[in-house]
Amino acid sequence: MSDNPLLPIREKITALDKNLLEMLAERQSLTNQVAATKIAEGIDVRDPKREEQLLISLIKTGQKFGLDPHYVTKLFHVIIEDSVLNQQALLSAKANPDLATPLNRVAFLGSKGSYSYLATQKYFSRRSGELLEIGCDSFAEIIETVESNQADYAVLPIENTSSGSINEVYDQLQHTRLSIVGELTHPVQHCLLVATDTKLEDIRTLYAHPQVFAQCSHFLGKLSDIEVIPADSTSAAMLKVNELNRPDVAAMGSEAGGKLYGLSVIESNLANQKENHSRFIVVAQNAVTVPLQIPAKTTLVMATTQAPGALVDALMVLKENGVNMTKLESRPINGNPWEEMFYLDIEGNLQDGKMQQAIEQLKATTRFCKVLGCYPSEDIKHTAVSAVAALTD
Ligand SMILES: C=C(O[C@@H]1C=C(C(=O)O)C=C[C@H]1O)C(=O)O
Repeated sequence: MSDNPLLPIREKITALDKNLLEMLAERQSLTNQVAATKIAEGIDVRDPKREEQLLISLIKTGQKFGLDPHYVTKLFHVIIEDSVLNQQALLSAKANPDLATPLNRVAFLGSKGSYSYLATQKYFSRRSGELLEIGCDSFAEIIETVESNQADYAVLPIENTSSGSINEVYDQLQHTRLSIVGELTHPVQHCLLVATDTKLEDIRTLYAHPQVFAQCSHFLGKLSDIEVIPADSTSAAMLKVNELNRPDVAAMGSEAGGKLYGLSVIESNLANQKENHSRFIVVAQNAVTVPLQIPAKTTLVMATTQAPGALVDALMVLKENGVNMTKLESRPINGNPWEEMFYLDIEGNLQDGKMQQAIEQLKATTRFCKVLGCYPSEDIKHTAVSAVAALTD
């Protein structure tokens, strides 16, 4: 049994991988030192010039070692993204010292294994303090749990690249007094998960959250003779399949989530869009201050008058103040048929004079306008290296 010829080589690989991790940890501690200097000197966290120079030099060195430039670029995009997000978290923590608590109580949809659970884990991994997970059955229950102070934060999915905006969450934001304090984007890779040895042809019942059905409509359209049953969350669907333990039932959810319920994957990549991502918002009782050195997003909700061109007038305010809107969403106003609430995501910091002026003018132009939150933007755009093409030629 010890004559596995791969063993000695694998031992060397394992040792090298451990070294890589040690070096990454050392890099992280250096970039944290950079963050401390940036705090002291008021320097912006992101430095695209430095990133570009670094990437070019790494690509050239990589080529000498026989490493593909695309591989090196992809690898360092991940490393730099992590470094930027860590630095942003450090600057945010410094600007909001009241938030440092030993325990973060977080409400989210479903339980262990749901996409919201995975997003919650990811977001709070950069924050200090332990995480207390509070799984809920609906978006209304999540909001209520934070409003009644049984949780400090809620993590809510707000939009998805395949199915668009999550209307139920927008509707909850219309009435809440909670503030948006953060955001994150998480890849969502739907799989078909089963509890026993089976195949696609034998499945007769599929359990999933309605959002998942919407995101996988092309795949579902190709199936016949299958009943789809909506579940409150992805984790509820996985639990159901685990309990039934039959070859004719399956759940739709992530591979990582399925593992927690002993489920295995028989089909993967089920979403309509190859790049399927969900954006989540984090909400809390109190607003946060976003340091000017990190990119910020501000979300507003407003209702215009019924006059012709009222929405255009409101949007002109943003244009005149040089403020960039990244998203506009409209939702009906409950009880006022044919009237709309508009939700706007704006690139900008509430502490910035130009933003303050734009919001004052919006308040004067619209029937109702409220800031739902100003928060660090975790939408990290990778630095493109124009030299990659030249280097690969
Ligand atoms: C670490 C720094 O902060 C950011 C992250 C970088 C990195 O991880 O290499 C490079 C430039 C900055 O966008 C830095 O400014 O040196």
